[in-house]
Amino acid sequence: MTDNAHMTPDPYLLAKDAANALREASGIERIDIAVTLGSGWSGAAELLGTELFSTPADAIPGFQKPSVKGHVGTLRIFEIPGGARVLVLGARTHYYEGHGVNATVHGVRTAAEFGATTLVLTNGCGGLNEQWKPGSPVLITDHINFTGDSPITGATFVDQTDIYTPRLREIAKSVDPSLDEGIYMQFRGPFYESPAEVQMARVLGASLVGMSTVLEAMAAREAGLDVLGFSLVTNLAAGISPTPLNHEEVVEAGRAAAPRLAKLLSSTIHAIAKESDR
Ligand SMILES: O=P(O)(O)O[C@@H]1C[C@H](O)[C@@H](CO)O1
Ligand SMILES: Nc1nc2[nH]cnc2c(=O)[nH]1
Repeated sequence: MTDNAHMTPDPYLLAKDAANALREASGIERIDIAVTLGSGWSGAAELLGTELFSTPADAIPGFQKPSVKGHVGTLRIFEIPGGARVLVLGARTHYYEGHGVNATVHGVRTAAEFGATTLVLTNGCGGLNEQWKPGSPVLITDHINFTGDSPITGATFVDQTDIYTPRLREIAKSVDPSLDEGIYMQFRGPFYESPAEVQMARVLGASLVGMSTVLEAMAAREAGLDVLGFSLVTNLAAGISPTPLNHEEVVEAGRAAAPRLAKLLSSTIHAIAKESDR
């Protein structure tokens, strides 16, 4: 007889538990859109609309306390103009924190179980395009998974064509026509890339290098969610930047860009909700 107490819980059942715990605690039956706030993006929540509910993330099954500066530790539900409900996942678990790939995508799976049909992912990352000064938001058009891991296992073959939904990217560009687009490459982290790895990323077609987002987008696609991804270029990537990298610079760039990012993200989420009302 195996001792189940030592078995790791099924991640899909844990997401169901988390969604049910959120329903219980909030009294809200379902949400429409989920958004993950990466470095620099936390200011958007306040502009979304009326906060209906907030809880420390680790009060909900499967969520950890965030351990990265620049990340808050709460799960919040807002009602936005038009009545749509938005779950703000303010407690990202990064792959490099060592809790495993399922913990990294738990928020996405929970949002899907809680009724979301759209996921908006945001992050702070390094830029390979010298025109993108620190503080520049960039729309993600596609990604490269350089983590060597996957949230999807078994004979479940998931297509990744248009994983960053073209319709949602059009809406974002209608909100801010000046938005550039880029391909985001997720490294395992917590190391920043060596200059040689940045050049490799460029050869492989990436223009953004980060430590999140890709595994989350893959889990979202497996769950059938539409996905929109925004990067904030917080620094020029190693070797392109004239100075060594550090997380304080990432957080500072996020703080400086926060007002513009908050407006962009909240307006885009409002526009997505409006478009799906039609
Ligand atoms: O959650 P994101 O991807 O915005 O966090 C960025 C990437 C690393 O976690 C950290 C490195 O500075 O900030
Ligand atoms: N991997 C990676 N993540 C980042 N997050 C913020 N800046 C960077 C960067 O240059 N590389």
